Amino acid sequence: MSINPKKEIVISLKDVGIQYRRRSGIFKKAESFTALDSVSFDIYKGETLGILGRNGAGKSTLLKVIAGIIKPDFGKVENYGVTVSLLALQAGFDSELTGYDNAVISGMLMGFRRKEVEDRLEEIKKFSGLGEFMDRPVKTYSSGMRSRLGFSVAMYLSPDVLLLDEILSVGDKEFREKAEAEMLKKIHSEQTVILVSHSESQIKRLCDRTISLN
Ligand SMILES: Nc1ncnc2c1ncn2[C@@H]1O[C@H](COP(=O)(O)OP(=O)(O)OP(=O)(O)O)[C@@H](O)[C@H]1O
Repeated sequence: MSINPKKEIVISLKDVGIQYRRRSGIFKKAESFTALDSVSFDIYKGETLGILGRNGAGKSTLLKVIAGIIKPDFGKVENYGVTVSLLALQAGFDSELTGYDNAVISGMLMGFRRKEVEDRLEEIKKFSGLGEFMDRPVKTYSSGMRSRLGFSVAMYLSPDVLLLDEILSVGDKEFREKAEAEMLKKIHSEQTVILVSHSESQIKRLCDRTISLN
């Protein structure tokens, strides 16, 4: 683990670049495509940072780099000893397993002990509003239900840095309002949150600081 140069910085990105290999057809040669180009910024403990950018600007890629899921091709990401977890709609759950089992696995992947996760399962069930669906495989869930499960797990089993990829833009209005209210509580706590959203107004409402990717 590196020594933290300034106490409040938890993660630091320096000139981070990501290139994907892409093919425009099966007989075409793969070409490299720059998804992120020389991105530098620091993430501070306890802040709620919003990331804005048009479609394809590299927002999801940026979150994956911060989470350590993909390694930068250029530059570096320094993590000063914090746990990070990425919550995205497409990722994370095993669709054959139940909501309960997925909640337990997600929590354990974040570093919680099984008992700690189990102690919070009732709260997760209650907040998600999934009721009996918690006993059913996630493949039977709608995308809104998946997001409710993901959001509820993340709220009750928080890592040091929580990355949310468009998670507040799906689901029904009632749940979105409840989720936003819960987010506001996190904003006033020690939790560090990074939020990607297409909605500029949502970012302005919830975040202390915004970074735009172009
Ligand atoms: N695994 C991959 N292989 C090749 N290209 C990719 C891969 N993942 C993303 N890309 C491309 O990289 C660019 C950035 O993608 P990314 O998903 O990070 O953007 P985004 O800002 O999150 O987009 P959106 O707002 O549409 O979700 C896009 O042009 C995308 O097509």
